[in-house]
Amino acid sequence: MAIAVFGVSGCGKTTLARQLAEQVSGLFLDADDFHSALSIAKMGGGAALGDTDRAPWLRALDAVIRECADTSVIVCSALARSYRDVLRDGAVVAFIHLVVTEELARERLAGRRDHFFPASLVRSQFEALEPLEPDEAGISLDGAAPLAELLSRARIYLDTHTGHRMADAVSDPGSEPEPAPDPET
Ligand SMILES: Nc1ncnc2c1ncn2[C@@H]1O[C@H](COP(=O)(O)OP(=O)(O)OP(=O)(O)O)[C@@H](O)[C@H]1O
Ligand SMILES: O=C(O)[C@H](O)[C@@H](O)[C@H](O)[C@H](O)CO
Repeated sequence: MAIAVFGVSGCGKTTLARQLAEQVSGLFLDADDFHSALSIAKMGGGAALGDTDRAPWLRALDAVIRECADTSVIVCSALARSYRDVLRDGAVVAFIHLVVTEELARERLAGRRDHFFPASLVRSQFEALEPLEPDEAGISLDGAAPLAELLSRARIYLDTHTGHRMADAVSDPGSEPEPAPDPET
């Protein structure tokens, strides 16, 4: 069983997922570790991945999390609904979307060193992004908020929707995700 933190590059998903995994004593998994060398080289060279690049990657990721005996917290871009569907059919029971403006994503990536993903690809991430739909189990959080607040909101959501320590979590298709925060407010 897994929780996925998703969103565009620079939204802060790795930062939140690491802390969350620690707090719930879960296994931390980074989807970037499952990209092929070809995909990493493609992004590093300034070209965005497409559906064809991402399909085998999502299937591989799904296979790994299905095999995990423990609760895992995965960090994955999972930008499109169809990408999340692949993971949801397997072990992912809730998706946490960190919503940021393009400006903030760009700003954060510009300040980051030693990472293969260039800030020039931020636009393509927003072009591919599809926010959570009402029937998807999960929550949208304002990625500009401080980490402590994000952690607290994520924990409250997980505790109320997936059960204590997510031990007996089940997908709750009846619950609607909170609306994405308006970055202007
Ligand atoms: N809530 C936050 N407030 C302020 N800065 C943050 C927050 N979350 C992350 N950051 C900073 O933003 C940058 C990007 O964060 P992070 O690597 O977690 O994003 P990401 O979504 O995982 O990106 P990628 O998909 O490219 O790996 C880092 O320098 C991180 O320290
Ligand atoms: O679907 C994708 O385009 C990729 O997963 C990217 O999002 C990057 O790998 C990631 O953001 C860098 O960490």
